[in-house]
Amino acid sequence: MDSIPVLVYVLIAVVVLGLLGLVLLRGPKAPRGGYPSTRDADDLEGGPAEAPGDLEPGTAPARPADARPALDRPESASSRMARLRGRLARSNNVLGKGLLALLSRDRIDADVWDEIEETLLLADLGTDASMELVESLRRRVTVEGTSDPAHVKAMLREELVKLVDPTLDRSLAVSRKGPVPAVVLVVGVNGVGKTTTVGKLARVLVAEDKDVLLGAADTFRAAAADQLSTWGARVGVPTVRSDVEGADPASVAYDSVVAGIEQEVDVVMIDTAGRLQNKAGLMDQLGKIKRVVEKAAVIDEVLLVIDATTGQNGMTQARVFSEAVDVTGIVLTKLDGTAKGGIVVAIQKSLGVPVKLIGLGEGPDDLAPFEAEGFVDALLD
Ligand SMILES: Nc1nc2c(ncn2[C@@H]2O[C@H](COP(=O)(O)OP(=O)(O)OP(=O)(O)O)[C@@H](O)[C@H]2O)c(=O)[nH]1
Repeated sequence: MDSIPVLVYVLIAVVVLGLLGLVLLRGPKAPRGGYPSTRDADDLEGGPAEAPGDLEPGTAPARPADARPALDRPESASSRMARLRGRLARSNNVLGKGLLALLSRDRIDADVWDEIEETLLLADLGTDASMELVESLRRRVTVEGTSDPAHVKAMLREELVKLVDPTLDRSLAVSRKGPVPAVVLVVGVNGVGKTTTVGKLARVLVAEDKDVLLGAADTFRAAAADQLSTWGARVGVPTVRSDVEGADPASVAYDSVVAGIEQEVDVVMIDTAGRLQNKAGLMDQLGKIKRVVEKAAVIDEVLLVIDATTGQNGMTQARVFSEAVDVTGIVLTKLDGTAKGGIVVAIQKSLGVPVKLIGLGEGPDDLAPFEAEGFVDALLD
């Protein structure tokens, strides 16, 4: 009779030992979805045969070591600033040159001031800022009574810098908070350059030695996820994406943040789709992404991407987005293709949010941190 409970104990012990053995033999738990645990070029050299790239649950990519593409070495922020300043000057210094020519006339009468205001409006500076600038310049020209070109240029520079506002905090919130990565959400209407910006910004962060993970929550356009993972793969940054076209962007965004936490990356950057017909739809979608993501981590930065060539349209979009979600920074793209750099001032004034980055071309490193004085100097070059 007594032998029955003993048999039960022996059976339980065998099952427990068996399970323990299984766990030990499998080694450490694989990251959720088979995400690779390496990113850096250095890691890859001697590391496991996994290459970063598209990450779908259960599909750890296995590629022979010699077939791994060489990683790009992205340009540092300081070097890109110096290179891109020339490009900014080429497209936008007509504004500065025009103003300097007008201000250097022997006699600056009411007609000249009207012309100055018109020049500012044509550069998309906006009505309020244009009037403000004309007012302060007029006052200074009267008081200081000078037509010396160097003095006029210095005055104009000071007034423009004041308008662009060097006191705004333009830093990006891209530092880990304990065990949780910084989360950056990138929003904007379609075609403004969101995906490109996420790709370029990943390179800026990699150049700063940060571990980055991308989330392809633009599920509207299948090619967007391909485009994003191509950007990421070039610098060894993994991308979380869904295979299903039109999948729920909020769930891809959530998976990305969870993967970022598990892989202990510094920054998770989420690309979103901007194709929504109305404000209610936009609010619903962005609101849902925010709610769902914030179950895993706080969103530190919401970057609104605006195409600088779209003028008033861009301003209207900016307002709609800022009502749908708390925008923390503006990325102004395509400043290389327009002489309307004044939109920097107009957008900041209208939204009360700083321009943090500017896009100055289609090249991978053609994105630079925005800096008020450098921007004005490029206008006046
Ligand atoms: N000249 C120039 N072109 C840019 C810049 N930024 C992006 N582009 C181009 O703009 C086009 C659209 O960029 P995408 O990144 O696909 O735009 P998107 O907002 O993600 O578009 P959807 O995915 O359709 O919503 C591409 O051809 C980019 O190369 C820039 O700063 N300058």
